[in-house]
Amino acid sequence: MEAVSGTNLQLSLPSIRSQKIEGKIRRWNGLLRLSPRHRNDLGLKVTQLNELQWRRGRVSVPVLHACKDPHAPALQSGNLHSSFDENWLLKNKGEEVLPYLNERCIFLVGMMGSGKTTVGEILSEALGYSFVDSDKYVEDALGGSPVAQIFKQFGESFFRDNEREALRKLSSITRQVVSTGGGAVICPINWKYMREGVTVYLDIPLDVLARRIAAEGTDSRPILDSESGDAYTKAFTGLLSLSKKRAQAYAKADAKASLQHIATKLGLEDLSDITPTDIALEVLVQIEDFLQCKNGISVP
Ligand SMILES: Nc1ncnc2c1ncn2[C@@H]1O[C@H](COP(=O)(O)OP(=O)(O)OP(=O)(O)O)[C@@H](O)[C@H]1O
Ligand SMILES: O=C(O)C1=C[C@@H](O)[C@@H](O)[C@H](O)C1
Repeated sequence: MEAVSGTNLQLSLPSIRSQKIEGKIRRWNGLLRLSPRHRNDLGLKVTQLNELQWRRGRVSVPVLHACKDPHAPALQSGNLHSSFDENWLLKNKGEEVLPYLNERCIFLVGMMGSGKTTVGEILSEALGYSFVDSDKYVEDALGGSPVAQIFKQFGESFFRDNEREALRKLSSITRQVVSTGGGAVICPINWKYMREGVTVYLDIPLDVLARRIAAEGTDSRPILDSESGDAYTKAFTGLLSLSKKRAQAYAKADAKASLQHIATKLGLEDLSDITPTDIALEVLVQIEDFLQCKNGISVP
């Protein structure tokens, strides 16, 4: 056997899935781990560090020392594309988290534009849960008028009353991912409802939010529509003032998925390279950590 030493050896796994070992690869906090038995299946004996780092369809193995079996797939330097795919990882993580959730709902909280709907839909699919957008639930309950129209016609407090009622009803249903309205966290009784499930805060930097909202326009977002300036300035100014008022409320969530933290984990400099699926995966990782800690199980 040939011994190989290095600090960041990269491993060619061109057909990892076809080798039917996929179910044995687990993802923990952004790292993929291969069980010792399946490391052997690949002919790789990593003796000191056994974590595969996952980054965008590439897998690298930081090792201090490894041995290569001459009959095994190539162990070589250089970036090689694996056939892992994000959706498979997500599904796998979902299956891992489901027993901890025990049918409880996930309530996504966060500022408007933080991706609660986009990420929530992906999460619900991975978990086999249904998906509900509480803004849409309120709109439907009030005959289909858009939120902006409800604000205009009846005022914010009327909307908040209906939002509260929506969350009360939704909290009695199991197996769903709920995307909550950005301001739902300010009403204390909503926390009582949302605590029936697991709450997760999507923590997205304000400039990213403002860019997303500016791209869509602020017309459908009555809370921001009173600001002046171009779409980005309106969005950023309004979000800054709201975030100061709401920071403590968002911090009450059981778990947090932070865009900045995901970027650090994945080694990405540009936050726009992070996909909604990456965020959904992080949500599942954070939920699992939270529920394991809550149940007194130490997280490896
Ligand atoms: N990770 C992402 N990367 C890029 N764009 C995203 C990402 N997540 C969401 N978006 C985009 O940002 C916009 C807002 O997303 P979304 O509607 O999911 O947010 P939300 O939190 O549900 O907003 P609101 O509370 O206002 O309903 C959409 O145009 C969506 O496509
Ligand atoms: O942040 C907010 O206060 C809001 C967010 C949206 O989801 C809607 O619930 C509504 O536009 C108010």
